[in-house]
Amino acid sequence: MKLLLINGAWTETSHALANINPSDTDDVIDTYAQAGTSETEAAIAAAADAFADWSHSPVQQRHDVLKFIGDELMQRKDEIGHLLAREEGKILPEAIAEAERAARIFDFFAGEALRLGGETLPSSRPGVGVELMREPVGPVGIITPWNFPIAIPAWKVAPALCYGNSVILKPAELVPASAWAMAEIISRSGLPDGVFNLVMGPGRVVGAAMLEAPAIRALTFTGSVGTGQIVAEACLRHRRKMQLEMGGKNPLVVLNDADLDIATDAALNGAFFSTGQRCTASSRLIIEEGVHNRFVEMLTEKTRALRVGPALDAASQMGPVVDQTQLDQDVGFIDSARKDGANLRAGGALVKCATPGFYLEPTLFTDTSPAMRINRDEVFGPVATTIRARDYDHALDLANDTEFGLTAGICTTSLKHATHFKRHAQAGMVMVNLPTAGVDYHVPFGGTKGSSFGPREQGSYAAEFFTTVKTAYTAA
Ligand SMILES: NC(=O)C1=CN([C@@H]2O[C@H](COP(=O)(O)OP(=O)(O)OC[C@H]3O[C@@H](n4cnc5c(N)ncnc54)[C@H](OP(=O)(O)O)[C@@H]3O)[C@@H](O)[C@H]2O)C=CC1
Ligand SMILES: O=C(O)CCC(=O)C(=O)O
Repeated sequence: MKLLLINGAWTETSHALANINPSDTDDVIDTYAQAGTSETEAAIAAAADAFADWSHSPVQQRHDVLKFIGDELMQRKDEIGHLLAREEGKILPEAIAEAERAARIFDFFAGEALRLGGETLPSSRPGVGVELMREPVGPVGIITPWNFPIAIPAWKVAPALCYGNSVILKPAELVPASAWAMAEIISRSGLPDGVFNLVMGPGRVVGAAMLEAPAIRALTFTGSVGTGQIVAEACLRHRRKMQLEMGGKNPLVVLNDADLDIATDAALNGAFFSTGQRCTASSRLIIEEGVHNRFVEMLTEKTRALRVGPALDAASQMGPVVDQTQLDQDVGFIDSARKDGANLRAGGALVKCATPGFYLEPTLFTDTSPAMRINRDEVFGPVATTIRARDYDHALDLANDTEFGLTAGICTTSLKHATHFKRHAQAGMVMVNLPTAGVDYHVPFGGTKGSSFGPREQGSYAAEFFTTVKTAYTAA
């Protein structure tokens, strides 16, 4: 059994949960101790105690800790990637790339620790100096989803520690293994006891206890819109800083002048890689009339050729869905699209593999209308639709016709349309001739409208959330 990490001690509980491989439900990866309210409160108390010293720790110490974690993650990326593929179901190359991404994130923030700075400004009054300093916000609660079991914990934990905060991490119930592996490395990194705490357990218990703890002064969350709303309301009650990353309904626009090899590759990657379980996935393919039929033919062929299979099988190009609940949700969306009159061009059925798992064909619907449920709500599975656009202006309107605003893509050879789209797409991240998913680790990440709330994640912009600005006036 793998244990919780509270105040530097590996802590047992009376209850453990089995971690099941979605590629082979007979494969139990390990069991993981489940925290209750009292363990969660102990972790929060430890983080609160440890904050005072860590918030004033030398930047060299922070750098060295983060560098240690990044270096070991990099050395062990194949092994940790293997574990990640086993617990989440993304194919091995994607999983190893995710472990590597986590390593690079720690490495990036090791450097950021040494670049911490402030500003001096002239005062409006004679004989006065003004300084701006960035201070840590306090103990930070981190609640993460199952679709990026190590990258998302890494991109929240690394900046939190870099800027002098203590941490309570609650990973998703479905994927404790990768977060535990990361926590085990952190426990040997030289970080003082209590600065980082890992509490595994159900969101409705552990997450809820975190939301109601006044000691947590900032909370960063990635997950569903519904849970995001619960988190937001609790943070408001406690006047706590919050950062929410929620869903997407990301459009990929393809114009008549696009290179269709590039466009269909971008659509295939954005819609189906990682089994479509990315908040940045392209779920609405908005195709200008002149290339619509050719685009659909080419994408249908590529979609049907994708090999679905176990995450660890080298022949697999798309792994299983994460669990039965998510599979039921995906199948429910496929049924609703059929009922609404969408044309099923590829996929739509479950796949039988040699091992029992949650396998679903990559699924493409064409001739859909913007009002259909399949074009309104986030599916979070390997399902995409095409929508016809009369011209660029119509395509832009369709792209923006959503409550979400995480990513938006366009495939075109027109500089004019690419430039216009970058300025007018209502999204936090815009891609030209690239998939809407698969982002860099060192630049800001986040959306507009219903997708995100609060300051951006990642890169140097992470400082906005993980620090508070203090203004100091000194009489000369
Ligand atoms: N934007 C994104 O990146 C993601 C979006 N989703 C969307 O959400 C849907 C459902 O996925 P799901 O995993 O259930 O997402 P949730 O929003 O339920 O889970 C995200 C995290 O929040 C925790 N949590 C759940 N309930 C509470 C609560 N009441 N208080 C505090 N924390 C809580 C979860 O814990 P626990 O796992 O223990 O329940 C998990 O760690 C997906 O189908 C998809 O549409 C899902 C994952 C990522
Ligand atoms: O597309 C990516 O690289 C990141 C996606 C992501 O963060 C998410 O799905 O939660």
